[in-house]
Amino acid sequence: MLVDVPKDSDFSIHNLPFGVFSDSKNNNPRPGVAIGEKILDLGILARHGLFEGCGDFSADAKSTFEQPTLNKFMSYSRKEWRFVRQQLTSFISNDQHPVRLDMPQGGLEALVNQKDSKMHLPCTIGDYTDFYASKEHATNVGTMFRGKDNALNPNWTHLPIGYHGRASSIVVSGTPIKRPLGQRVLTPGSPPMFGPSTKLDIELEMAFIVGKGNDLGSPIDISVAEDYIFGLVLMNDWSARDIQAWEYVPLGPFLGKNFGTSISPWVVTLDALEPFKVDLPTQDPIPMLYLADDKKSGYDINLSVSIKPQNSSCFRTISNSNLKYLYWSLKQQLAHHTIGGCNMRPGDMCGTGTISAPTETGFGSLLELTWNGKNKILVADAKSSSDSQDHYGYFLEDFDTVKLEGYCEANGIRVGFGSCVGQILPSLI
Ligand SMILES: O=C(O)/C=C/C(=O)CC(=O)CC(=O)O
Ligand SMILES: [Ca+2]
Ligand SMILES: [Mg+2]
Repeated sequence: MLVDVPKDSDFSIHNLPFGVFSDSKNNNPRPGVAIGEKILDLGILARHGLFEGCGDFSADAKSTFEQPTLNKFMSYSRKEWRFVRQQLTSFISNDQHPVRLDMPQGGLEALVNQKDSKMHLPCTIGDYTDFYASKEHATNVGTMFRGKDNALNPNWTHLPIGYHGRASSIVVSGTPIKRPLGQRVLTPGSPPMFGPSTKLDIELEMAFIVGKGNDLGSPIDISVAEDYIFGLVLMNDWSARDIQAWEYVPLGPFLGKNFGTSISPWVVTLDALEPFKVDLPTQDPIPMLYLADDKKSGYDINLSVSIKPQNSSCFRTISNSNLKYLYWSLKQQLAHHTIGGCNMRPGDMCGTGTISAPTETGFGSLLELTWNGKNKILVADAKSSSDSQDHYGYFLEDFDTVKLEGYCEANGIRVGFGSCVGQILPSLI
Protein backbone atom coordinates (compact mmCIF):
# COMPACT_ATOMS: atom_id res chain seq x y z
CA MET A 1 0.00 0.00 0.00
CA LEU A 2 1.39 3.42 -0.97
CA VAL A 3 0.94 6.56 1.09
CA ASP A 4 1.89 9.85 -0.48
CA VAL A 5 3.83 11.90 2.06
CA PRO A 6 4.11 15.45 0.66
CA LYS A 7 7.73 16.59 0.44
CA ASP A 8 7.15 19.45 2.89
CA SER A 9 5.11 17.34 5.32
CA ASP A 10 5.86 17.82 9.01
CA PHE A 11 5.01 14.16 9.48
CA SER A 12 7.73 12.46 7.44
CA ILE A 13 8.80 8.87 8.13
CA HIS A 14 11.57 10.34 10.31
CA ASN A 15 9.04 11.88 12.68
CA LEU A 16 6.26 9.43 13.70
CA PRO A 17 4.75 11.62 16.46
CA PHE A 18 2.18 10.24 18.89
CA GLY A 19 -1.29 11.71 19.41
CA VAL A 20 -4.86 10.85 20.35
CA PHE A 21 -7.61 11.04 17.72
CA SER A 22 -11.17 9.97 16.95
CA ASP A 23 -13.14 9.82 13.69
CA SER A 24 -16.68 9.33 12.43
CA LYS A 25 -16.18 5.54 12.14
CA ASN A 26 -15.08 5.32 15.77
CA ASN A 27 -15.65 8.28 18.01
CA ASN A 28 -13.61 6.84 20.89
CA PRO A 29 -10.42 8.86 21.38
CA ARG A 30 -7.46 6.50 20.81
CA PRO A 31 -3.68 6.62 20.27
CA GLY A 32 -2.26 7.04 16.79
CA VAL A 33 0.90 8.01 14.93
CA ALA A 34 0.91 10.65 12.16
CA ILE A 35 2.43 9.83 8.76
CA GLY A 36 1.96 12.40 5.97
CA GLU A 37 -1.74 13.19 5.87
CA LYS A 38 -2.70 9.90 7.52
CA ILE A 39 -2.86 8.47 11.04
CA LEU A 40 -1.90 4.92 11.97
CA ASP A 41 -4.31 3.55 14.59
CA LEU A 42 -2.00 1.93 17.16
CA GLY A 43 -4.77 -0.15 18.77
CA ILE A 44 -5.53 -1.89 15.47
CA LEU A 45 -1.83 -2.49 14.80
CA ALA A 46 -1.43 -3.93 18.31
CA ARG A 47 -4.34 -6.31 17.67
CA HIS A 48 -2.52 -7.47 14.53
CA GLY A 49 0.51 -8.37 16.62
CA LEU A 50 2.80 -5.58 15.44
CA PHE A 51 4.21 -4.98 18.88
CA GLU A 52 5.19 -8.54 19.79
CA GLY A 53 8.73 -9.19 21.00
CA CYS A 54 9.31 -6.52 23.63
CA GLY A 55 9.07 -8.27 26.99
CA ASP A 56 6.17 -7.35 29.28
CA PHE A 57 5.12 -4.49 27.02
CA SER A 58 4.06 -6.88 24.24
CA ALA A 59 1.44 -8.59 26.37
CA ASP A 60 0.20 -5.17 27.45
CA ALA A 61 0.38 -3.40 24.05
CA LYS A 62 -3.27 -4.00 23.12
CA SER A 63 -4.60 -2.55 26.35
CA THR A 64 -2.00 0.29 26.24
CA PHE A 65 -3.27 1.41 22.83
CA GLU A 66 -6.94 0.96 23.68
CA GLN A 67 -6.68 3.74 26.28
CA PRO A 68 -8.23 7.15 25.52
CA THR A 69 -4.90 8.80 26.42
CA LEU A 70 -1.17 8.11 25.99
CA ASN A 71 -0.43 8.14 29.75
CA LYS A 72 -0.08 4.37 30.00
CA PHE A 73 2.34 4.23 27.04
CA MET A 74 4.24 7.22 28.44
CA SER A 75 4.65 5.39 31.76
CA TYR A 76 6.83 2.78 30.03
CA SER A 77 10.51 3.56 29.43
CA ARG A 78 12.38 4.93 26.43
CA LYS A 79 13.09 1.32 25.43
CA GLU A 80 9.37 0.67 24.72
CA TRP A 81 8.85 4.08 23.06
CA ARG A 82 11.77 3.27 20.77
CA PHE A 83 10.54 -0.25 20.12
CA VAL A 84 7.15 1.02 18.87
CA ARG A 85 8.82 3.55 16.57
CA GLN A 86 11.21 0.89 15.26
CA GLN A 87 8.35 -1.53 14.57
CA LEU A 88 6.53 1.20 12.65
CA THR A 89 9.60 2.09 10.60
CA SER A 90 10.14 -1.57 9.79
CA PHE A 91 6.96 -1.70 7.73
CA ILE A 92 7.31 1.79 6.29
CA SER A 93 9.61 1.81 3.24
CA ASN A 94 12.49 4.20 2.93
CA ASP A 95 11.47 5.68 -0.43
CA GLN A 96 10.08 8.94 0.70
CA HIS A 97 7.63 9.81 -2.11
CA PRO A 98 5.39 7.93 -1.85
CA VAL A 99 5.96 5.88 1.24
CA ARG A 100 5.11 2.19 1.06
CA LEU A 101 3.42 0.63 4.06
CA ASP A 102 3.71 -3.12 4.35
CA MET A 103 0.58 -3.48 6.39
CA PRO A 104 0.08 -6.61 8.42
CA GLN A 105 -2.78 -8.85 7.18
CA GLY A 106 -6.03 -6.97 7.65
CA GLY A 107 -4.15 -3.94 8.94
CA LEU A 108 -5.39 -1.56 6.25
CA GLU A 109 -8.19 -0.41 8.50
CA ALA A 110 -5.45 1.06 10.74
CA LEU A 111 -4.93 3.87 8.21
CA VAL A 112 -7.15 6.92 8.85
CA ASN A 113 -7.26 10.33 7.12
CA GLN A 114 -6.16 13.21 9.34
CA LYS A 115 -8.69 15.49 7.66
CA ASP A 116 -11.53 13.20 8.76
CA SER A 117 -10.26 13.01 12.33
CA LYS A 118 -10.61 15.09 15.45
CA MET A 119 -7.53 15.50 17.65
CA HIS A 120 -7.71 15.36 21.45
CA LEU A 121 -5.23 16.19 24.22
CA PRO A 122 -2.52 13.50 23.94
CA CYS A 123 -2.63 12.69 27.63
CA THR A 124 -4.20 13.58 30.92
CA ILE A 125 -1.95 16.37 32.19
CA GLY A 126 -1.92 16.02 35.96
CA ASP A 127 0.47 18.87 36.64
CA TYR A 128 1.79 21.74 34.58
CA THR A 129 4.79 23.96 35.24
CA ASP A 130 5.93 26.91 33.15
CA PHE A 131 9.57 27.99 33.08
CA TYR A 132 11.05 31.37 32.14
CA ALA A 133 14.13 30.00 30.36
CA SER A 134 14.71 32.47 27.51
CA LYS A 135 17.27 35.08 28.53
CA GLU A 136 16.09 37.34 25.71
CA HIS A 137 12.45 37.19 26.90
CA ALA A 138 13.34 37.63 30.57
CA THR A 139 15.59 40.58 29.73
CA ASN A 140 12.92 42.24 27.56
CA VAL A 141 10.19 41.83 30.18
CA GLY A 142 12.55 42.91 32.97
CA THR A 143 13.64 45.99 31.02
CA MET A 144 10.02 47.03 30.48
CA PHE A 145 9.00 46.53 34.12
CA ARG A 146 12.17 47.18 36.12
CA GLY A 147 14.44 49.18 33.81
CA LYS A 148 17.51 48.17 31.80
CA ASP A 149 19.92 47.97 34.76
CA ASN A 150 17.77 45.60 36.83
CA ALA A 151 16.26 43.63 33.97
CA LEU A 152 17.48 40.19 35.04
CA ASN A 153 17.08 39.29 38.69
CA PRO A 154 20.36 37.99 40.21
CA ASN A 155 18.95 34.45 40.53
CA TRP A 156 18.13 34.12 36.81
CA THR A 157 21.53 32.86 35.64
CA HIS A 158 21.84 30.42 38.56
CA LEU A 159 18.64 28.42 38.16
CA PRO A 160 15.76 27.90 35.72
CA ILE A 161 13.00 30.13 37.13
CA GLY A 162 9.49 28.68 36.90
CA TYR A 163 5.98 28.78 38.37
CA HIS A 164 3.38 26.11 38.93
CA GLY A 165 0.67 26.56 36.29
CA ARG A 166 -2.89 25.34 35.94
CA ALA A 167 -3.36 21.93 34.25
CA SER A 168 -7.17 21.93 34.05
CA SER A 169 -7.31 24.71 31.44
CA ILE A 170 -4.79 23.20 29.00
CA VAL A 171 -6.61 22.66 25.70
CA VAL A 172 -5.77 21.08 22.38
CA SER A 173 -5.14 23.20 19.28
CA GLY A 174 -8.40 24.40 17.69
CA THR A 175 -10.18 25.07 20.99
CA PRO A 176 -11.44 28.70 21.17
CA ILE A 177 -10.26 30.88 24.07
CA LYS A 178 -12.68 33.23 25.80
CA ARG A 179 -11.28 36.65 26.68
CA PRO A 180 -10.88 36.57 30.48
CA LEU A 181 -12.49 38.92 32.96
CA GLY A 182 -10.58 40.22 35.91
CA GLN A 183 -9.17 43.11 37.90
CA ARG A 184 -6.86 45.46 36.07
CA VAL A 185 -5.55 49.03 36.40
CA LEU A 186 -6.44 50.91 33.23
CA THR A 187 -4.41 54.07 33.89
CA PRO A 188 -1.28 53.99 36.06
CA GLY A 189 -1.96 55.08 39.63
CA SER A 190 -5.76 54.71 39.44
CA PRO A 191 -7.71 52.02 41.34
CA PRO A 192 -8.32 48.63 39.75
CA MET A 193 -11.49 48.08 37.69
CA PHE A 194 -13.27 44.83 36.88
CA GLY A 195 -13.84 43.88 33.23
CA PRO A 196 -12.52 42.09 30.15
CA SER A 197 -8.76 42.01 29.66
CA THR A 198 -7.60 44.84 27.41
CA LYS A 199 -4.08 43.45 27.00
CA LEU A 200 -4.62 39.90 25.82
CA ASP A 201 -1.36 38.37 24.62
CA ILE A 202 0.23 35.18 23.32
CA GLU A 203 3.41 33.42 24.40
CA LEU A 204 5.37 31.37 21.87
CA GLU A 205 6.55 28.32 23.82
CA MET A 206 7.30 24.65 23.52
CA ALA A 207 6.56 22.15 26.27
CA PHE A 208 7.98 18.76 27.16
CA ILE A 209 5.75 15.97 28.34
CA VAL A 210 7.10 13.69 31.04
CA GLY A 211 7.15 9.98 30.26
CA LYS A 212 8.41 7.78 33.03
CA GLY A 213 7.96 9.46 36.42
CA ASN A 214 10.17 9.55 39.53
CA ASP A 215 9.38 8.72 43.13
CA LEU A 216 8.78 11.42 45.71
CA GLY A 217 12.13 12.22 47.30
CA SER A 218 14.19 10.78 44.39
CA PRO A 219 15.40 13.56 42.07
CA ILE A 220 15.99 12.88 38.36
CA ASP A 221 19.73 13.11 37.68
CA ILE A 222 20.53 15.37 34.74
CA SER A 223 22.63 12.61 33.11
CA VAL A 224 19.50 10.47 32.62
CA ALA A 225 16.91 13.25 32.34
CA GLU A 226 16.24 12.53 28.62
CA ASP A 227 14.95 9.09 29.54
CA TYR A 228 12.15 10.78 31.49
CA ILE A 229 11.01 13.06 28.64
CA PHE A 230 8.51 11.49 26.25
CA GLY A 231 8.46 14.34 23.73
CA LEU A 232 7.69 17.94 22.81
CA VAL A 233 4.69 19.96 21.66
CA LEU A 234 4.09 23.60 20.71
CA MET A 235 2.47 25.66 23.42
CA ASN A 236 0.73 29.04 23.54
CA ASP A 237 0.59 30.37 27.09
CA TRP A 238 -2.21 32.92 26.53
CA SER A 239 -1.55 35.80 28.92
CA ALA A 240 -3.73 38.73 30.07
CA ARG A 241 -0.99 41.30 30.68
CA ASP A 242 -3.20 43.81 32.47
CA ILE A 243 -4.53 41.20 34.92
CA GLN A 244 -1.00 39.76 35.34
CA ALA A 245 0.58 43.18 36.01
CA TRP A 246 -1.87 43.95 38.86
CA GLU A 247 -1.96 40.54 40.54
CA TYR A 248 1.58 39.17 40.22
CA VAL A 249 3.27 40.79 43.25
CA PRO A 250 4.48 38.95 45.31
CA LEU A 251 3.44 35.41 44.27
CA GLY A 252 3.70 35.53 40.47
CA PRO A 253 1.28 34.68 37.62
CA PHE A 254 -2.22 33.54 38.63
CA LEU A 255 -5.48 34.45 36.83
CA GLY A 256 -3.57 36.29 34.11
CA LYS A 257 -2.41 32.91 32.81
CA ASN A 258 -4.91 30.29 33.98
CA PHE A 259 -7.81 30.87 31.58
CA GLY A 260 -6.38 28.72 28.77
CA THR A 261 -3.11 27.25 27.52
CA SER A 262 -3.11 25.69 24.04
CA ILE A 263 -0.89 22.84 22.86
CA SER A 264 -0.38 21.14 19.50
CA PRO A 265 -1.82 17.61 19.36
CA TRP A 266 1.18 15.60 18.10
CA VAL A 267 3.97 14.76 20.57
CA VAL A 268 7.32 14.60 18.75
CA THR A 269 9.70 12.24 20.53
CA LEU A 270 13.25 13.17 21.59
CA ASP A 271 14.46 10.32 19.34
CA ALA A 272 12.93 12.05 16.29
CA LEU A 273 14.58 15.32 17.37
CA GLU A 274 18.04 13.79 18.01
CA PRO A 275 19.47 14.81 14.56
CA PHE A 276 18.62 18.43 15.29
CA LYS A 277 20.57 18.83 18.51
CA VAL A 278 22.79 21.92 18.77
CA ASP A 279 24.98 23.62 21.35
CA LEU A 280 23.32 25.56 24.14
CA PRO A 281 24.06 29.29 24.43
CA THR A 282 27.06 29.98 26.69
CA GLN A 283 26.03 29.68 30.34
CA ASP A 284 27.79 32.16 32.62
CA PRO A 285 28.25 31.52 35.54
CA ILE A 286 28.87 27.81 35.10
CA PRO A 287 25.77 26.09 36.53
CA MET A 288 25.98 24.13 39.79
CA LEU A 289 26.85 20.44 39.54
CA TYR A 290 23.25 19.17 39.61
CA LEU A 291 22.58 21.41 36.58
CA ALA A 292 25.80 20.56 34.68
CA ASP A 293 24.63 19.54 31.20
CA ASP A 294 26.27 18.47 27.93
CA LYS A 295 26.97 21.46 25.74
CA LYS A 296 24.99 19.86 22.89
CA SER A 297 21.63 19.89 24.67
CA GLY A 298 19.79 22.49 22.61
CA TYR A 299 17.49 21.82 19.63
CA ASP A 300 17.35 23.68 16.33
CA ILE A 301 13.58 24.01 15.95
CA ASN A 302 12.26 26.85 13.76
CA LEU A 303 9.25 28.50 15.36
CA SER A 304 6.79 31.06 14.07
CA VAL A 305 3.72 32.98 15.16
CA SER A 306 1.06 34.18 12.73
CA ILE A 307 -2.20 36.04 13.20
CA LYS A 308 -5.45 36.21 11.23
CA PRO A 309 -7.84 38.97 12.32
CA GLN A 310 -11.58 38.48 11.79
CA ASN A 311 -11.80 40.27 8.43
CA SER A 312 -8.60 38.88 7.00
CA SER A 313 -8.42 36.01 4.52
CA CYS A 314 -4.99 34.74 5.53
CA PHE A 315 -2.49 34.47 8.36
CA ARG A 316 0.32 37.01 8.62
CA THR A 317 3.60 35.96 10.25
CA ILE A 318 4.53 38.32 13.08
CA SER A 319 7.50 36.47 14.59
CA ASN A 320 10.18 33.91 13.70
CA SER A 321 12.16 32.39 16.56
CA ASN A 322 13.95 29.13 17.36
CA LEU A 323 14.19 26.80 20.36
CA LYS A 324 18.00 26.94 20.03
CA TYR A 325 17.97 30.38 21.71
CA LEU A 326 16.70 28.89 24.99
CA TYR A 327 19.29 29.44 27.76
CA TRP A 328 18.32 26.58 30.10
CA SER A 329 18.01 23.13 28.48
CA LEU A 330 15.00 20.85 28.89
CA LYS A 331 17.20 18.50 30.95
CA GLN A 332 18.26 21.33 33.25
CA GLN A 333 14.60 22.28 33.74
CA LEU A 334 13.64 18.71 34.66
CA ALA A 335 16.66 18.17 36.95
CA HIS A 336 15.94 21.47 38.70
CA HIS A 337 12.21 20.72 39.04
CA THR A 338 12.94 17.47 40.91
CA ILE A 339 16.13 18.32 42.83
CA GLY A 340 14.19 19.02 46.04
CA GLY A 341 12.40 15.67 45.70
CA CYS A 342 9.31 16.69 43.71
CA ASN A 343 7.85 13.68 41.90
CA MET A 344 6.84 13.93 38.24
CA ARG A 345 4.14 11.67 36.82
CA PRO A 346 3.57 10.38 33.27
CA GLY A 347 1.80 13.09 31.29
CA ASP A 348 2.99 16.03 33.42
CA MET A 349 3.89 19.00 31.25
CA CYS A 350 6.61 21.67 31.50
CA GLY A 351 6.52 24.79 29.31
CA THR A 352 9.89 26.23 28.32
CA GLY A 353 8.81 29.82 28.85
CA THR A 354 8.41 32.31 26.04
CA ILE A 355 11.06 31.71 23.37
CA SER A 356 12.30 35.06 22.10
CA ALA A 357 15.04 35.44 19.50
CA PRO A 358 17.84 38.00 20.02
CA THR A 359 16.31 40.35 17.41
CA GLU A 360 12.87 41.94 17.52
CA THR A 361 11.59 40.04 14.47
CA GLY A 362 11.67 36.97 16.68
CA PHE A 363 10.18 38.17 19.95
CA GLY A 364 7.74 35.60 21.36
CA SER A 365 4.95 37.80 22.74
CA LEU A 366 2.98 40.89 21.72
CA LEU A 367 4.19 42.48 24.96
CA GLU A 368 7.69 42.46 23.45
CA LEU A 369 6.75 42.93 19.78
CA THR A 370 4.78 46.12 20.62
CA TRP A 371 7.06 47.02 23.56
CA ASN A 372 4.14 46.99 26.01
CA GLY A 373 1.70 48.60 23.65
CA LYS A 374 3.96 51.46 22.48
CA ASN A 375 4.40 50.36 18.86
CA LYS A 376 1.60 48.95 16.73
CA ILE A 377 2.43 45.98 14.52
CA LEU A 378 0.95 45.10 11.14
CA VAL A 379 -1.43 42.14 11.56
CA ALA A 380 -3.20 42.20 8.17
CA ASP A 381 -2.39 44.10 5.00
CA ALA A 382 -5.00 45.67 2.73
CA LYS A 383 -4.71 42.89 0.12
CA SER A 384 -5.85 40.21 2.53
CA SER A 385 -8.47 42.16 4.45
CA SER A 386 -12.09 42.88 3.55
CA ASP A 387 -11.55 46.27 5.26
CA SER A 388 -9.34 47.17 2.26
CA GLN A 389 -6.78 48.90 4.47
CA ASP A 390 -3.77 47.79 6.48
CA HIS A 391 -4.70 46.64 9.98
CA TYR A 392 -2.33 47.35 12.87
CA GLY A 393 -2.72 46.25 16.46
CA TYR A 394 -1.19 46.13 19.93
CA PHE A 395 -2.81 43.21 21.73
CA LEU A 396 -5.33 40.55 20.62
CA GLU A 397 -8.78 41.57 19.42
CA ASP A 398 -11.92 39.43 19.57
CA PHE A 399 -12.04 36.83 16.79
CA ASP A 400 -8.29 37.06 16.07
CA THR A 401 -6.90 33.59 15.35
CA VAL A 402 -3.31 32.83 16.38
CA LYS A 403 -1.22 30.02 14.93
CA LEU A 404 2.13 28.71 16.20
CA GLU A 405 4.17 26.44 13.93
CA GLY A 406 7.46 24.60 14.39
CA TYR A 407 9.72 22.35 12.36
CA CYS A 408 13.30 21.09 12.06
CA GLU A 409 15.04 20.57 8.74
CA ALA A 410 18.51 19.25 7.89
CA ASN A 411 20.01 17.12 5.11
CA GLY A 412 16.65 16.76 3.37
CA ILE A 413 14.97 15.46 6.54
CA ARG A 414 12.01 17.36 7.93
CA VAL A 415 10.45 16.75 11.32
CA GLY A 416 7.62 19.10 12.24
CA PHE A 417 5.07 19.77 14.94
CA GLY A 418 2.08 20.80 12.82
CA SER A 419 0.37 23.79 14.37
CA CYS A 420 -1.14 25.11 17.57
CA VAL A 421 -4.16 27.28 16.78
CA GLY A 422 -6.66 29.21 18.89
CA GLN A 423 -9.28 31.88 18.22
CA ILE A 424 -10.22 34.59 20.72
CA LEU A 425 -13.92 34.80 21.54
CA PRO A 426 -15.49 37.83 23.28
CA SER A 427 -15.67 37.84 27.07
CA LEU A 428 -18.87 37.02 28.96
CA ILE A 429 -19.64 40.74 29.44
O1 LIG B 1 6.92 38.62 36.09
C1 LIG B 1 7.60 38.51 35.06
O2 LIG B 1 8.67 39.10 34.91
C2 LIG B 1 7.11 37.64 33.97
C3 LIG B 1 6.47 36.45 34.20
C4 LIG B 1 5.94 35.70 33.12
O3 LIG B 1 5.63 36.17 32.03
C5 LIG B 1 5.73 34.27 33.40
C6 LIG B 1 5.87 33.39 32.21
O4 LIG B 1 4.86 32.91 31.68
C7 LIG B 1 7.25 33.06 31.79
C8 LIG B 1 7.54 32.80 30.33
O5 LIG B 1 6.65 32.45 29.55
O6 LIG B 1 8.72 32.93 29.95
CA1 LIG C 1 4.68 31.48 29.81
MG1 LIG D 1 -1.30 29.63 30.36
